[in-house]
Amino acid sequence: MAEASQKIPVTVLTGYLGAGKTTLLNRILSENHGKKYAVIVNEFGEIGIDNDLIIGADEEVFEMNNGCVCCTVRGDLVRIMDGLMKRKGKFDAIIVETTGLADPAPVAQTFFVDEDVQKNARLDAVVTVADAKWLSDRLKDAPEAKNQIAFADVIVLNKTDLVSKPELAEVEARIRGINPYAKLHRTERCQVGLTDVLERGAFDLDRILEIEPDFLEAGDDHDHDHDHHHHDHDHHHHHHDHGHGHGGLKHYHDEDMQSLSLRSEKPLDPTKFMPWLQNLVATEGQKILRSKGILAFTGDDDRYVFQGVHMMLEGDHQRKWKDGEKRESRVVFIGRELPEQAIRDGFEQCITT
Ligand SMILES: Nc1nc2c(ncn2[C@@H]2O[C@H](COP(=O)(O)OP(=O)(O)OP(=O)(O)O)[C@@H](O)[C@H]2O)c(=O)[nH]1
Repeated sequence: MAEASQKIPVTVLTGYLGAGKTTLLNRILSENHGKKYAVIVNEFGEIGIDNDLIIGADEEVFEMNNGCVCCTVRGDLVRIMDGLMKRKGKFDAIIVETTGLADPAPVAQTFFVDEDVQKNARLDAVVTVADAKWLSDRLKDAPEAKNQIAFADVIVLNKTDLVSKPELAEVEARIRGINPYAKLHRTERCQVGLTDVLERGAFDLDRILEIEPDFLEAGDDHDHDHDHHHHDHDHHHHHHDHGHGHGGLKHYHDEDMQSLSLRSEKPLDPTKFMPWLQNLVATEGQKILRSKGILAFTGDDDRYVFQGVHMMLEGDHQRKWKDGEKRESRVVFIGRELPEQAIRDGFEQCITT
């Protein structure tokens, strides 16, 4: 929709303590991109430390202050966004850095929930910076680190200089076990193209279509293939196959976090699908961290896209289906203890017969 593209894109930047969020932000702000970004920094109980670290004269930094995540984040963010929107036209994009915030959900949800914010801004992508050296440990002992990976549309796997190639492949496989959909970039000092992290558009929804279906279905039996896979590692250092899925990676299934993808080549019935989806996230939203989809509805020439964070959903017609484009619906859920069979059955019921 034309309207959607006029909304200011918002990037939510997350990642565990010390992973490199500030480093990435500084890169973004100091690069000669000719754009003007507003940066919103979340500071929990700290006073302005991160602010001092962020360079770039052209950018304006707004701080959100203190308090309990659920109650204050939205209020603070809505207030800041309101202020920003009064100066609409002065910014090309907004970046929210969630320093010290374990869970990006309340930040992301603000863009679905608050009507005024929604009118003017759209969540562009959740970008998670991961520490190649420490992530594997944090995945074991810090549920929030795992959540941040699960939420991500783009993962910047940083500090590659601190690990060996096999260690890097290992941590990448762990990440893929949690979130096979995110676009992943391996970096040192967050050296990543800005267009790779900013203005990704529609939560990188199209990427759902790129995923090789058997990636998800691949069972543990892939694990015996270690040796074969290890020969492939060099692939990953050409940096040409980023985002192309799993070539050369070991398969892990994270015990705690699962992802589920559904697809249909037959159109969906919107009068069935939307109520089903709303009911699903209303009842299972605690477990469902992220959901997103591209939908082909019966008798509808437009692609419909939706995205969700826990029980909050946002959806809209995106654009016309192109001539010759396969009108396929794809939906993805990432979460804990997903009621897989019930979700599959429910989805089937929404297919127009
Ligand atoms: N060796 C190495 N160090 C890095 C790399 N990227 C960042 N660092 C260092 O890691 C430390 C933490 O980086 P920050 O960018 O401050 O990380 P952060 O995620 O913003 O940290 P918090 O705001 O405390 O959560 C800094 O000392 C960086 O210089 C990297 O690729 N390799």
